[in-house]
Amino acid sequence: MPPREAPARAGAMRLQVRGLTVRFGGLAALTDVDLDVADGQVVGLIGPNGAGKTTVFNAVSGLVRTAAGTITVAGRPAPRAPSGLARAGVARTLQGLGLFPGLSVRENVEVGALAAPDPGAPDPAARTLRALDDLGIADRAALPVGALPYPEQKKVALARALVADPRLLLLDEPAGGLGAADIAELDAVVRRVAATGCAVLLVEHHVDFVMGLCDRVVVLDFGRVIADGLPDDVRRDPAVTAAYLGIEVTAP
Ligand SMILES: Nc1ncnc2c1ncn2[C@@H]1O[C@H](COP(=O)(O)OP(=O)(O)OP(=O)(O)O)[C@@H](O)[C@H]1O
Repeated sequence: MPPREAPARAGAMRLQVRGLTVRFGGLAALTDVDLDVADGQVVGLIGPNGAGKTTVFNAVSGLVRTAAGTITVAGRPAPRAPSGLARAGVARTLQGLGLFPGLSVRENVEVGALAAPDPGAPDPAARTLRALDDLGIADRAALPVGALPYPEQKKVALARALVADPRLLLLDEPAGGLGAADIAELDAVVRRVAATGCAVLLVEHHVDFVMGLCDRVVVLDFGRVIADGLPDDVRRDPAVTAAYLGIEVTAP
């Protein structure tokens, strides 16, 4: 895949994080984190285990109390309640999928459609079918989601986020557990979503996927931003290589 070109129009700032600090008791999970994602941009958030990546997502989603800093979505303070976030156009996927195994594929995705009612949009059932179709799993709609192979369950989780037509999409390890063909498909889906103007922030351990897809990459280590820039510059940053201690972050 070629690197993504910059969006044709410089997108407005969708997510802006400034000075974000989160503590769990005596542990500083995040310290003074700054992060920007513009409309149409794909930003990767990487870092070793425990660096604070998921905590950033949880702070943006109102799931953890922040000790300091500001989080704005489209220039306004990020809503803290799920309904407010949905109205602000924020959707996320979870590391653990978070699907309801007893419900059908269609019902799982409809949960996302109902969470973000938009009077101008088609009804939830139609939106659900469109989202499943976009990801090539419309023929799975009636099956219990637990009966699907893992890569298809990941597509269902993604469809549940996309069905709300988000303006800010938070993807938590979307490539985790996927093989090369599924990752290539995922890469194409994320590019397509960003091309509609949606801002995408993705947490991922699969460094090659991140470097190939993202417009910018932010690296966290021990809760602090140690690099923020173009993928090629981040790859070459000695602080990043040191943080990964032996994990290959350079181009093959
Ligand atoms: N609810 C919590 N209570 C206490 N400590 C927490 C909590 N959530 C996260 N932490 C701690 O905060 C730090 C950052 O965790 P976080 O899950 O954000 O890291 P991460 O970069 O997403 O890691 P991974 O790549 O392993 O998912 C870790 O030290 C973790 O143990």
